[in-house]
Amino acid sequence: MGKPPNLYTFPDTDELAKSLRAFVIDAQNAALERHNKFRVGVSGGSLPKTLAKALLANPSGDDDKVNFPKWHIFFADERAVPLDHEDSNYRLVKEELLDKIPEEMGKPEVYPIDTKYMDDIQEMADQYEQTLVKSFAARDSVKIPMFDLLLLGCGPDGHTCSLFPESPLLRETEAWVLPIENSPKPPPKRITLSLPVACHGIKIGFVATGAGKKEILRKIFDTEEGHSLPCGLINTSAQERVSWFTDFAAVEGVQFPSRRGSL
Ligand SMILES: O=C(O)[C@H](O)[C@@H](O)[C@H](O)[C@H](O)COP(=O)(O)O
Repeated sequence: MGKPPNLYTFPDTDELAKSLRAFVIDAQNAALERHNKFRVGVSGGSLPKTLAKALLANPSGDDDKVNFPKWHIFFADERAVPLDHEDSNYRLVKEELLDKIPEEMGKPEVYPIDTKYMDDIQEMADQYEQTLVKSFAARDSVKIPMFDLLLLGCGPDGHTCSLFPESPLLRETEAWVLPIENSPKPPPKRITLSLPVACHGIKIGFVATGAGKKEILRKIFDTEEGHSLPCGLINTSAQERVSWFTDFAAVEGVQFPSRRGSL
């Protein structure tokens, strides 16, 4: 038995962002040492904004530097819409983070979906999988890609990426990227990393803030039923490789032990 996931909680998103930064930079530095690049998967929702708050702050020393030119940013899930559409996760990450990176920090490499496949979501997912294959070496030598870091959100129903509770997609064991035609959360057409890829991240950070998350966090952390929700499945599978960054409002009433204030 490994150790359980880490549940961190902070008074507000400013404090949360400071610790999220430390977590991301640790993952970055470890990845740079391992293979001189940092492969990150990010979700949409509220995450990009909090991430920008974390990453665009001034470094406190040499060990605290964000090395954007070494970053390779992939999408943990994406909506099948044009890249400038208001529902696009790419657009969200671009507006919240990429466009705000000062020139002197350098730019990350970013891997958006290929919108030419808008009418064929299966093809879009396959093409995105090929994008991963290219970055993670040939498919036959890498069974499941290991992101250096996955930064995910948690929906009010316990979904993460675009893996929704009780979806047959949760049973996928082979594919890395999956198509969704009828997402319960709009827009309906999306692609998402599969559960095995989501569970395989070397580090996995969830960010969940606000009172709107307390019911679902209680369920995920404190009930048997919560273990079968997508976020719970990642907790169970990846254990201490998972860290949750929450605010006090989101963990109100959660019994599972949380660490307050710092990593
Ligand atoms: O594109 C999406 O729909 C997201 O990737 C989704 O998985 C999101 O992360 C959660 O719904 C949490 O969103 P919030 O952080 O906004 O609650």
